[in-house]
Amino acid sequence: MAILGVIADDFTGATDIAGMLVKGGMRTIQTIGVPAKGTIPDDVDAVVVALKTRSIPAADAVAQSLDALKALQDAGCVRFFFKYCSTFDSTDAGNIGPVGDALLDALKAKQAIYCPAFPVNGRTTFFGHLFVGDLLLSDSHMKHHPLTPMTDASLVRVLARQTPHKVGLVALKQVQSGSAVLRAALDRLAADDVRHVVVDAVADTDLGIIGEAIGDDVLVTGGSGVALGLPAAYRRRGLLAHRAGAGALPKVEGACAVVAGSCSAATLGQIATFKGPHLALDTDAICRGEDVAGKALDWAKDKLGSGPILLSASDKPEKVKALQAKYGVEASSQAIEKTMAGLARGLVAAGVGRLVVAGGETSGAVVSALDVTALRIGPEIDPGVPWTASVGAKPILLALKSGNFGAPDFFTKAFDRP
Ligand SMILES: Nc1ncnc2c1ncn2[C@@H]1O[C@H](COP(=O)(O)OP(=O)(O)OP(=O)(O)O)[C@@H](O)[C@H]1O
Ligand SMILES: O=C(O)[C@@H](O)C(=O)CO
Repeated sequence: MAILGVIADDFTGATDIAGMLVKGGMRTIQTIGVPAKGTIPDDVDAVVVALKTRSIPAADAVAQSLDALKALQDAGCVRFFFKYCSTFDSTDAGNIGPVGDALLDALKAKQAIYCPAFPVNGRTTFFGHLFVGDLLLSDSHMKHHPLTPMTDASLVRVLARQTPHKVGLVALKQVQSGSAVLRAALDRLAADDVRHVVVDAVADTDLGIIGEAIGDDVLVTGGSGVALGLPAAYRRRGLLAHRAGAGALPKVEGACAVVAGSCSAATLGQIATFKGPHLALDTDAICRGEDVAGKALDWAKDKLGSGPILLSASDKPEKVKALQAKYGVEASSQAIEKTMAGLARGLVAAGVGRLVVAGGETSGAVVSALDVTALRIGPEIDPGVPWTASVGAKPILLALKSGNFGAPDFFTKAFDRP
């Protein structure tokens, strides 16, 4: 029976935390949207509900998150986690504060921590300030994000603009003094009605300390990093058994392909590094409404079976801006997502059994087109990106890669793994 229920605000973020839980020995399933009653299998320790609530109006994000909470409670979960981006993607209108408040109210809990740190991927927090690599969040690429530009690195300030309740901080020195000191600091803040607490972390050892300190908290919020310490903390509390082979996936035959719709610097680097057959799609023709997917599938069919192939819409920022100026942001991204979804469907029909998808929105479109309702989580390819298997009669293996994650050779090495 599942003990931990995770509510994730996007698809690739959901697989990111699911992979972290599997690494900690928790058998984990990810559902695409809120699962219907009675659909969660008994042989899992964690359920991650993948929502798409990061950039929608706060009231809708709250409503969907509460629906997910109810489904997770019905599935037997006793601990809950609200997963958002390791770069704290949100605006002054939400959605991190409003969803955090709503979950605390629903769970009748007094306090939650906020910890987006994910050191292995360069996200650290110090005195409540979020760093991306060696840059403050507000100096990083995130200042230009089209939907959630992050122009303030102080998470205490950012969160305070999203909630009417008190926001506090536990700084690194107290974290590194150990879980008992950290717990005492959190309790002191709770006694002072500080409901939301940003907690610093710069290394995995800090995340282990945090996990132990919050092992009894009914709600935890953060990036996937802070989930690193939770399985051990739950085991120490007798909530979770020791397991071997938590990330076992079914063996899937079939050809290998990558579809990339992310235009992030990391994805552009991975495309440049890829050595196999590559088709760069004509995105202007896609926006003009031409059947680009059909032609691309004809190209792909000849090449399937002798190593991975790559089909990409991705382009450099100037080119993306130009296309958006010509056709509109919404219309161009929708047209491209629809094409990538059609491509993925066609590739699977043509015999692809292992598919890497780059980009969160792109992954959402692909997973819907493939009628996937749930994913079993398997071994990690690179930090934040595990292989997954679709649940159903004819499973396929999917790796949903967050735009910013993965080493330059990701698109090749992914297929060496499962
Ligand atoms: N050449 C292009 N020009 C304009 N838009 C594009 C182009 N290629 C892809 N897109 C669109 O850009 C968006 C990329 O978003 P997506 O979430 O897939 O990637 P990301 O933002 O890098 O990933 P993540 O959300 O995981 O960080 C999609 O809507 C996609 O259709
Ligand atoms: O936390 C992250 O950076 C990722 O899991 C993510 O949320 C990608 O959108």
